[in-house]
Amino acid sequence: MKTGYLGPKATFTDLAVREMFPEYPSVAYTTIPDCIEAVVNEEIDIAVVPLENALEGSVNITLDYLIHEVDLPIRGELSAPIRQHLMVHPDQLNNWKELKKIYSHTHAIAQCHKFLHQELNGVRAEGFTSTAGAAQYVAEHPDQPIGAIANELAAKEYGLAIAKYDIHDFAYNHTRFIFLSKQPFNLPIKPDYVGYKTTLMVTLPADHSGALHQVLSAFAWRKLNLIKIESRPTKTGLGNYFFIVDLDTALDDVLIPGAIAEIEALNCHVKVLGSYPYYQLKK
Ligand SMILES: O=C(O)C(=O)Cc1ccccc1
Repeated sequence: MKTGYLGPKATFTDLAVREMFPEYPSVAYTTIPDCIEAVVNEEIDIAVVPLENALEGSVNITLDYLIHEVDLPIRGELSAPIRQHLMVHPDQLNNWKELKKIYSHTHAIAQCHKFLHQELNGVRAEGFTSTAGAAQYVAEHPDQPIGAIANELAAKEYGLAIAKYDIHDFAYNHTRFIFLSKQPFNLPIKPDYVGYKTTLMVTLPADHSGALHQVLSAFAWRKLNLIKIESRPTKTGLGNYFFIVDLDTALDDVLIPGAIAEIEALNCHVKVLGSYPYYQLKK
């Protein structure tokens, strides 16, 4: 088995891979779509990609790719704590309050807005392919007054000095990473295992009043617990949406199929994006 992740080495996604699949070789990709396509093309068996951050919300590129571009089930999920640190080349360490530009993944920048505004006078922040990619770039430009937001492993990997630890704006900062593959595979037995989730994509008929209410009722009277609902544009016109629904239970033979049949009878379309075990790292 081979895994793929958003690289380079020492991204948060790499940390998730190391946590879940320490025994498999892994391949770094520059973008999330590249990583997902690598499963489709069978370069790798499992793609590990970020899906949602507690502070910044969904990683839309992942969600949209799953909805529009590929037909790969979600096989598992890891929710992991995220600590963002400001790091610089060691030559710039005395100068970190005067940095001119900060690089990182856009999600990481968004998690640290308050810090950048208050402590670095609203310094310019520029999106990079990943946090570790930004750290690598900063390491390669030692003479420039620039910094990166990334994790501790990235600082170590690329030889940067941490100027300020834990710069994310809210203490509870977790990200959900999902595992995508063509074939089912065994997930490790770990104390961080919490339970099963099922993720559905529901498409409503156009302009049908009360349709969403009726969809939600199909779950409610069966006591199927929704843990997330989110809309994403269908990209066919302003105002057209898919609803992505997470249930806190495994796909069974009765309740979820019953809810799906009821929803389809309302002229909605339902696709199961996955029914999968999830793991939660506390620290
Ligand atoms: O850029 C990374 O390190 C990633 O793995 C994506 C990401 C960015 C911010 C929080 C969690 C994951």
